[in-house]
Amino acid sequence: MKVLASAPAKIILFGEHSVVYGKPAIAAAIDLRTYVWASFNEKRAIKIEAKDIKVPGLTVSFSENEIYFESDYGKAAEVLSYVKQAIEIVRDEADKNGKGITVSITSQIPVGAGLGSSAAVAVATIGAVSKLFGLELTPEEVAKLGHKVELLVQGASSGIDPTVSAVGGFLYYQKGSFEELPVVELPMVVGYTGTSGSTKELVAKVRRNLNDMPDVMQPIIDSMGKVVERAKEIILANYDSRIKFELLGKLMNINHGLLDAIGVSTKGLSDLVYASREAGAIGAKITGAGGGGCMYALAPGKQSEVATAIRIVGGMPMITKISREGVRIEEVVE
Ligand SMILES: Nc1ncnc2c1ncn2[C@@H]1O[C@H](COP(=O)(O)OP(=O)(O)O)[C@@H](O)[C@H]1O
Ligand SMILES: C[C@@](O)(CCOP(=O)(O)O)CC(=O)O
Ligand SMILES: [Mg+2]
Repeated sequence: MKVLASAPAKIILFGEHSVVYGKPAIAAAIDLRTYVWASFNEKRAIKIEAKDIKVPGLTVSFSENEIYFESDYGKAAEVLSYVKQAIEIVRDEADKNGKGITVSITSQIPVGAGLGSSAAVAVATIGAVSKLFGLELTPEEVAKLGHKVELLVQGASSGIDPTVSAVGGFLYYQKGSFEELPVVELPMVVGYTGTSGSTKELVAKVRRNLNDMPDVMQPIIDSMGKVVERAKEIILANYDSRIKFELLGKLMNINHGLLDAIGVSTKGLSDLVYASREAGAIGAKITGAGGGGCMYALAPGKQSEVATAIRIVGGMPMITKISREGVRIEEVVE
């Protein structure tokens, strides 16, 4: 038997990093997905084929009649740790420790770009392997296991990414619980710097800054929480969309400044944020952990101008839509 499952990327609209400290955040699943095939193998081993992920330290060289692989195995194992933990957690859940599993991954999501590739690969793996074992998990149960995977690999995780990836749609999230928000059509442009940041390292950097200067840092985290509460009120209010976008854009700009203050912006991200605002975006901010990766802009009536501005300063614009669907079984081959 073979099972194919998929799970979406996400963008965090408001509240990344502060969500790790128990504040709320708002995020949406988007229409880029990771696909995972899972099957049993006879060798009682975990075999992972990650076809499109680049592992620094893995070098392949060719000579006339030989191919050499030079690998930093520690690094390769670290990169595959989300997938390995996801498989092990489901095997434990099914009480089938030691059963051989092969997974094969393809993904549309840029890695380390703040779009939740780690959560999507964990959630899709959990979806595929649990189906293989005949476990009927709800999206909420898949989300809880995905959160466990992120905690094991990263040391710290709010759980927002696996929850949005498993459940889909537009969510207000706090401390393991979520509310679905009405899906508002937001005229967004996502801008990718082309560089990446490691969530594990960025979350650790914020933690260090907080430990070093709690009197300065804690009020910033608290303000981020207030930004999210105001944003939720605006999303739910009966304003016309022009006023809604104006107010949300202001809050995005404040949230970006606060993220810069806690140390997760880069020159590349700032360039994309300011170029977007100058091209007419009402708001622009980092999305995800930062340190590289992506920002997004709110640009009603100006999406193509903002996309062009992002390209001019060296970024890659992406026009994305909110995806209502979270984890999904695509195919079962008996
Ligand atoms: N297609 C994939 N195959 C295997 N592992 C992946 C894949 N995509 C992402 N990952 C894992 O997720 C890590 C990146 O996660 P993270 O630092 O949280 O950034 P983000 O979630 O924003 O992309 C990668 O280093 C790798 O371990
Ligand atoms: C920084 C954080 O708030 C979001 C990280 O998202 P991503 O891995 O950069 O896509 C961490 C978390 O919520 O666990
Ligand atoms: Mg991640």
